[in-house]
Amino acid sequence: TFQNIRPETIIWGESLGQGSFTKIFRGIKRDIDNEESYETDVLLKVLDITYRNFNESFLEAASVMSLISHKHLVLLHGICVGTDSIMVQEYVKLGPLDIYLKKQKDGSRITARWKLEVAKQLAYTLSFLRDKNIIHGNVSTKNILLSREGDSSTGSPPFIKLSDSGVSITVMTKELLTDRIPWVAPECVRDPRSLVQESDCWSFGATLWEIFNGGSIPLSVLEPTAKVKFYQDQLQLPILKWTELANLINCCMNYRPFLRPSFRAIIRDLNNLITSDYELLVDLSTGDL
Ligand SMILES: N#Cc1ccc(Nc2nc(N)cc(-n3ccc(CO)n3)n2)cc1
Repeated sequence: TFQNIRPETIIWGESLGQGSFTKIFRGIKRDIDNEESYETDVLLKVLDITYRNFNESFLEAASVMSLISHKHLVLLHGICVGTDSIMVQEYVKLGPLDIYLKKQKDGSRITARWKLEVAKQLAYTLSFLRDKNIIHGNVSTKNILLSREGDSSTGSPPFIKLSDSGVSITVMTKELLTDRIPWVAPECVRDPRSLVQESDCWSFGATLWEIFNGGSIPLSVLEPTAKVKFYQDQLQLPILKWTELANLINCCMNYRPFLRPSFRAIIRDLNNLITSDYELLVDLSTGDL
């Protein structure tokens, strides 16, 4: 249920790094349409040969992407199948949010309003997927792409695109799942087949924490045993300075899936946060939000 793309229409560009089980390249897709030839900037996501046993799940994630379209979901042009499985996606100009946030951390400041706008767009997108009974399963700033930077001086907002979920956690080994703590929900580490809609809410909470902490979560660099212990002891991430936001994050990161808020409720809370002048106050006092 996705378009098959012929390899000869793809011109390969530079390597842009890698995802969990993939290598990422820039590319150009050339199409001929009644004598008119036109080129499209694309992103080529190649499944690593060492993970070829995940090939079916990789293609499954792609076909889910091609079934739905939304302004905040990365567009899938199609798949090139051959020796490698290659996902051909729209090229999102500014790349992954985690790298962008880490770069900004040193230089120019990103305002609380900017971060909340990103959070709201993500919540809307996850609410849309929820209404379609689609579980993403891999929400993190690594899979959020920045299409437009926005400009706080002119008040133009940023614009994000949520990438595909990649290989599903339901086929992953325990150590691969442990490596995804604290983004992967506790119930999924215990039993990956217990991936429920509410698991995306947990990941949303961890992603929100990451966005407000400059694109990283200290826990994520700890040893696997420390990560497992964090869940066994039912610990929470450190409380952020912005209390209302910290409360929302902890509600999302409830160890009991069914006590987590719906994305409709999350959107409502985020809208209330935005209208409060608290963040303006903090920005003015150059708080480290
Ligand atoms: N420097 C730089 C730079 C890097 C990437 C892009 N663009 C892009 N477009 C997509 N559709 C998907 C991705 N991804 C990157 C990692 C993943 C993992 O999911 N996706 N990157 C633009 C600039």
